[in-house]
Amino acid sequence: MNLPYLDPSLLAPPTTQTPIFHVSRVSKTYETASGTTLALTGIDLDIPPGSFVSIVGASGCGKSTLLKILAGLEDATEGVVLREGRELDGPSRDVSIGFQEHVLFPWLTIEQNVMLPTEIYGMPAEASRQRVQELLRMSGLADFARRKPAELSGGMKMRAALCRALSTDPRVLLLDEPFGALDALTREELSLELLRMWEKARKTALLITHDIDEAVLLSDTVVVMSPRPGRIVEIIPIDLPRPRNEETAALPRFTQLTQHIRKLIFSPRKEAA
Ligand SMILES: Nc1ncnc2c1ncn2[C@@H]1O[C@H](COP(=O)(O)OP(=O)(O)OP(=O)(O)O)[C@@H](O)[C@H]1O
Repeated sequence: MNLPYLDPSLLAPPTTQTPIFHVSRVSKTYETASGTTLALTGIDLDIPPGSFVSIVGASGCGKSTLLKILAGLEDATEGVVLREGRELDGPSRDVSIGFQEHVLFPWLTIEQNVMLPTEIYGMPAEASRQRVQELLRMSGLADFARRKPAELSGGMKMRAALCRALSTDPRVLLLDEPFGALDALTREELSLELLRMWEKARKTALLITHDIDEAVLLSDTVVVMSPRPGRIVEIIPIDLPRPRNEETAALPRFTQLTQHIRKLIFSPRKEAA
């Protein structure tokens, strides 16, 4: 029987203090023909509105699984996941996802690709077009709006994919290794660009990355995970001043934080930051 008075959304009405995501004792088990995988266990995490959170950890520690659960694309096997105080009920226009494989449709122009989510969600066309123009302008793609993806560099395609993720004006941006396929220079350039875009827009952002420096430079909080089964080793507040830029990486505190995270990943035990 469905008892509405037990609905967690009624126990936690949304307020400005309500986390964008509240994750409590979440575990995820995959059952496949080849066996059972405990991908996540005992995950507790609160993501405050407007914050930038990165998740780092060795391959297979369940980072993508956690992101898919937050996106409403996978169900947790156990535990509670609330978005702004309400139980998740699938994907939402308020939560955009950007993947490493940015999958721009090759037969559409950059502008059409970026507009697509606004059309899928039936958003007003003129306001969406203006927003898309502004996003393309902000990311230096205005002159390429009518080009096809094949005519753009890898970095430009990634920018277009970021614009597309922002086109519905989501409250949350989930990014799964968005710069993974790019060369080191483009990657650094784009992560600084993402930092500038985020500092302007202040969307809640959750980034999965293998790059510890990138995680520390961008984030308010870095979540370090360990594999088999995936669990959180430590949640590290990044107490570096904002706004941040290339020079932030030269601060002694930056090195201290990145070294601490490296130690946690390569020998996952408590280290004092
Ligand atoms: N759809 C699925 N079916 C079965 N097992 C899965 C599925 N998705 C993930 N897994 C398993 O769950 C575990 C966590 O995978 P996940 O992709 O979340 O890790 P990850 O930390 O994102 O890895 P990577 O950094 O390599 O992308 C792995 O052991 C993986 O094999």
